[in-house]
Amino acid sequence: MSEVIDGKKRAAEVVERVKTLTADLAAGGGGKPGLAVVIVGEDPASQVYVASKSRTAKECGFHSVQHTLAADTGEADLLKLIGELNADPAIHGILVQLPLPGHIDSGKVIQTIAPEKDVDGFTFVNVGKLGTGEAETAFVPCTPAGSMLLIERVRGKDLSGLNAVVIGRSNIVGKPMANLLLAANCTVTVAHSRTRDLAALARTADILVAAVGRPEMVKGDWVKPGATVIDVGINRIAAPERGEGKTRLVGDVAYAGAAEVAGAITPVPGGVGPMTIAMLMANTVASAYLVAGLARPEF
Ligand SMILES: Nc1nc2c(c(=O)[nH]1)N[C@@H](CN(C=O)c1ccc(C(=O)N[C@@H](CCC(=O)O)C(=O)O)cc1)CN2
Repeated sequence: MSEVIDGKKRAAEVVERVKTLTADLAAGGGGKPGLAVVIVGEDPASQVYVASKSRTAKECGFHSVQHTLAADTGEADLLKLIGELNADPAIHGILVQLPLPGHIDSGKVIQTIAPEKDVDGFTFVNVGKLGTGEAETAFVPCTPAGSMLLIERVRGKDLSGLNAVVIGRSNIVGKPMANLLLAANCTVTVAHSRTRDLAALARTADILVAAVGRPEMVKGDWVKPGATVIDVGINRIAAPERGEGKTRLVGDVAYAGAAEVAGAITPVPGGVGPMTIAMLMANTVASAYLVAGLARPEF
C-alpha cells in the first residue's frame, strides 16, 4: 500500500507559517497583508471556496475584503472594481474567483489585475516569468504551487532524473505544473485528450499529475510501481450507495487501484484541494513582504 500524502496537514503548516510571517510584518511596522476576493454570481462550489478563502485570510491576520457581485454584473463594472483594488495600497493580493459568468471575458478581467497583486499567478507577466525560469520572482498559480510542496515532501526539491507526466494542459494547472516540474529538473511530458496511448505514457511516470477533470479516469494499471501520484481532480459524482440523491467527491484517479501500485498518492478530498487556499495565503503574505521592501519568504 502506498503512502497517503496528507494535503490537509501540509496546508495547515503553510497557514501557520503565514500567521507567523504576518505577525512579524506587523511587529516590524509593515502593516497587514490585504487580500481582496471577488466573486460574481452564485455558483455553489465557488461560494464555498470564496468563503473559505476569506475565512482563512482573517485567521491569518490579514485585512480581508470580499466583493460579492450579482450574476448580471456588467464587465465594465467588474473592470472598474479591479482598477480600484489595483490602486488601493491596503490591498496586496486580488483574486477573481473562476469561472466567471459567460457574458464576462475572463481573460480581459484577469489581465486587468496588476501583476504585483496577481496572487493567482494568471497574468501574462507572472505566466511569462514562470515560463522563462523566473519562478522565484513570479506569483505561481496556487494549485500547482501547492502540488509542488506535496511532491517535495516525498521526493525532495531536486527531481533530477525523474520522468513526470502531466495529464491536462489548462492554463491554471497543467501548463504551470509542467513548468514547475521542469524547473525542478524533471523530464516532463504534457498529455491531453489527443494524446495516443495515454495509459502507456502514464506508466512511464515517476511523478504522475492528473488534472483533466474526468472522474477516476486514471486506472491502477496506468501507474508505474512506486510512482508519486498527484490527483488535482475534484469531481462530484452520484453516490446511490449513500442514499437517494447523495453525492461524493472523487479525483481524476481511481484511488483504490492506484494506491495499490503507487509509492505515494494524494487523496480526494484532503490532498491538493486544501493546498490551493493555503498557497493563496502564502502568495499574499509574500506580496506584502515585497511591498515592504523585505525578502520574499520561502515555504
Ligand atoms: N481564481 C481562481 N479560481 C479558481 C481556482 C483558483 O486557484 N483561482 N481554483 C479552483 C477552485 N478552488 C479555489 O478557488 C478550490 C478547489 C478545491 C478546494 C478544496 O479544498 N477542495 C477540497 C474539497 C472541497 C469540497 O468538499 O467540495 C479537497 O479537495 O479536499 C479549494 C479551492 C477553481 N477556481
